[in-house]
Amino acid sequence: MQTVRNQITESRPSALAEVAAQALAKQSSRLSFPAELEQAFLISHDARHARTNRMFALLGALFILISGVNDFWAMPDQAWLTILLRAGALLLALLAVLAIGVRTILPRMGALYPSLLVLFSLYSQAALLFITGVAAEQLHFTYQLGPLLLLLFICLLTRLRFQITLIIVICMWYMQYFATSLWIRLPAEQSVYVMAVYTVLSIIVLLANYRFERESRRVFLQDLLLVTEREELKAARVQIEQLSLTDDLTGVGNRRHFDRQLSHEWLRAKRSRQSLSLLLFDIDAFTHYNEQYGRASGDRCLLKVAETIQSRARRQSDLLCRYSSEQFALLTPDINPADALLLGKSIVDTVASLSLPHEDAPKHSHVTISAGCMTLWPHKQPDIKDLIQGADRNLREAKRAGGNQVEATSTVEAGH
Ligand SMILES: Nc1nc2c(ncn2[C@@H]2O[C@H](COP(=O)(O)OP(=O)(O)OP(=O)(O)O)[C@@H](O)[C@H]2O)c(=O)[nH]1
Repeated sequence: MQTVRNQITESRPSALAEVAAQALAKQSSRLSFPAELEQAFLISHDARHARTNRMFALLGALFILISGVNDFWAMPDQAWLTILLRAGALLLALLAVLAIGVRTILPRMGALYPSLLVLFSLYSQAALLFITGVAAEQLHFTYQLGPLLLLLFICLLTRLRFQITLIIVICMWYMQYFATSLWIRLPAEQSVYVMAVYTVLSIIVLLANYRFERESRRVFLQDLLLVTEREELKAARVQIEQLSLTDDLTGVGNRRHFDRQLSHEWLRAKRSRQSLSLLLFDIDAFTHYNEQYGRASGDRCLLKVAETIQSRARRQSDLLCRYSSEQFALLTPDINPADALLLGKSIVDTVASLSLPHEDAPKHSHVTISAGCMTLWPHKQPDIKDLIQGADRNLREAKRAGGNQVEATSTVEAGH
């Protein structure tokens, strides 16, 4: 049974959006949100930057490998060893690229990609420092550029989260420090110079990475609120539309809904060459009822009658609407005239059996209703008005015959 009210969905503002609004208002300098929001942010952040991270990781590894051409000139004896070391970086980058590529089908493997990028950075740093140590002394300066470029590249181009970047930068700084003091034999003042440059650059990339993540979090919150607002607006529009089709008193469809559905069902029945029945119900001597029991009781009586009709019209395709202030219309497709009449009778009898007191009723001392039923086959019938006029005529006939009964006709009986 279609009713309008039960289609209305309760729309509550998303709890996540509320937390997002609070976080946005706070403008905290901390790079964390409450747990549920943080989870959503991490997923969206990783997904957003996965493509660029994949591309830059691969480009970086290729650069490390290709720049190994130097090694043949700087350390011909160990060139193949160093190329092998450089190829290790490419392998780790490829693993990270693979993890990013399969993250939608294998989420567990996909979740490994930030760790693989960390591994790639630390391994590449170790390899580059080792190669710098074995390089000919006059080439130290050129080789020192490698770790610096790696630092810039991993912290600024690939958008790893600040927490991860911090770990990478600290580890890389220590590796640089130990390699500079123990492995790469540089004059003392050059070591200080190298470490000073490395430290300044580390601080710069950390600050930049921090700002990137803060901005990324702000954009995430704004997007989330925008999406939620859009969804709420959509839900409100649907709710308003549905309320505009509902009768306030009884909760069934109103006349507007009936008119829309009638033409819709008419065309559908026409297409599928099925019948369409309309039953019109009216409370007998309702004016007297109102006069004797008051309008509020009259309203309760209308509600009871609507509930009773609805409880008898159980098919999914049945549609009950308040047709006019004191009449109800039941539209029921694909039912034969005899069954439509039986349905009307069972509704009329059920209302009578409620024994709602109506002492001023001309015939009975309880509330009764009358019904007019019309069944048509729209593919044989040119005019939709015949359905309404037929049901209305039969309703008046039932009233004339004393009420508490159903009068029904169909095109078959009418000789069409
Ligand atoms: N309580 C109440 N009464 C209503 C409402 N809408 C219409 N009515 C009353 O319904 C009565 C009209 O009912 P009708 O069915 O036309 O007339 P009737 O008195 O029932 O006469 P018959 O139909 O011939 O039996 C009027 O008294 C209206 O005031 C409503 O929303 N609430």
